[in-house]
Amino acid sequence: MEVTSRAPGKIILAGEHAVVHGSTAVAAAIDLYTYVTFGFPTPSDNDDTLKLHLKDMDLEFSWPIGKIKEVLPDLGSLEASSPSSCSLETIKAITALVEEQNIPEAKIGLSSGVTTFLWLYTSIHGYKPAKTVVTSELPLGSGLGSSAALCVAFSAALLALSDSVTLDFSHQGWQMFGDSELDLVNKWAFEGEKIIHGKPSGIDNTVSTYGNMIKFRSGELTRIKTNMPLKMLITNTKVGRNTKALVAGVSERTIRHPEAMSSVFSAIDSISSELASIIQSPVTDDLAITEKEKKLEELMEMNQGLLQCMGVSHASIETVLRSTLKYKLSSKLTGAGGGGCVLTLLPNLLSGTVVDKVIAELESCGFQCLIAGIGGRGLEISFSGSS
Ligand SMILES: Nc1ncnc2c1ncn2[C@@H]1O[C@H](COP(=O)(O)OP(=O)(O)OP(=O)(O)O)[C@@H](O)[C@H]1O
Ligand SMILES: C[C@@](O)(CCO)CC(=O)[O-]
Ligand SMILES: [Mg+2]
Repeated sequence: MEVTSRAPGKIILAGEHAVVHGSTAVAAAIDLYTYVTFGFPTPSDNDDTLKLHLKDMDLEFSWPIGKIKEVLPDLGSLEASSPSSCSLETIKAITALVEEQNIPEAKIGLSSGVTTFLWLYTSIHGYKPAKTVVTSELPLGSGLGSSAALCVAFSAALLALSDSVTLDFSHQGWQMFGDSELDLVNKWAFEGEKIIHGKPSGIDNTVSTYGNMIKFRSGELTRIKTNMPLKMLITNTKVGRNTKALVAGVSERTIRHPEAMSSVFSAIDSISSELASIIQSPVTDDLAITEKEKKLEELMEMNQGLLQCMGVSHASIETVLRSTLKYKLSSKLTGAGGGGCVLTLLPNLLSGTVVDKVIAELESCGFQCLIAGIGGRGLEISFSGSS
């Protein structure tokens, strides 16, 4: 039997970075997914290796189980039902296993994802041969939560074939985990995110696990029910960046200027809370929607200004802001910034012609635009093959 999990990416409407320092942030799942297919070989396959295939990247890895046992002797006894953190020593040992696989220099950024896989796999299943295949609709390292979607999809697929969860294997098609299983997946995914991000707030894995739209503060989520149509243009500047380095940069700035940064974080907390209450308050007519959109646009602009203040904007992001402003549209970076993706609010009454013009202008700068469905499904799994 094989299991496939799919976990969505996300956009952050307000509060990225500040959320790492205890402020409120608002995030929504998007309908672009990372898929993980996982299964054990049958005895007749005579296979004693752990395999990982990153299909879109055209990379296949294989480790003899004996080697994993030798390098990571302490991981076989961990409990899948109680997630634990990966120690620095273990990360070092796993890094050696990953380095042996000689990932090409141009794809070396993937090694933290591979390290995370080895950690989650051995922590949940110990030393068993298995095969895992990953595909993704998300651009990697662009602010749309590819690392969290990967960690959630890995954790879910691995847990689905463990003794720690009870599932209906005969169910056809996609099914959801129950609440306690979702909590377990989310905890393991957070441990995985720590390996990729250093110091994540947990917002990305949480919104990928539970889906919809959430308000998040100090590890606590509140579900948000949208009461207005919300359409966002996502522009990928295609400028590569790394969330771990950007988060560390903001922390260093905070150490240098604690009081000023604390005011920035507190302003962002207010922006996120106001944005969440606007989205949730009932609307009666188009005029009310337009008024709300104006407020949201202003809040997005204010949030962008404060992100610039934290040092996480980028020339490419500023180009998107200028281009969209020509059409009186407001934008902000989403995710960790430093390049990556920018959100532009598309008001309800905006004509299709204007949207086409903005997209044409942004794409003529070499950027890539997409309009994703927001606030949709979280993690789901599907079983195939006989047991
Ligand atoms: N499909 C995947 N296959 C392998 N590794 C992946 C995959 N998706 C994400 N990763 C890992 O996650 C890293 C990107 O994570 P990073 O946190 O920097 O960006 P992001 O999650 O896309 O953006 P943000 O954190 O701002 O939302 C990649 O370099 C890689 O190590
Ligand atoms: C930059 C950040 O706030 C969001 C990345 O999507 C990091 C985090 O919260 O873990
Ligand atoms: Mg990430």
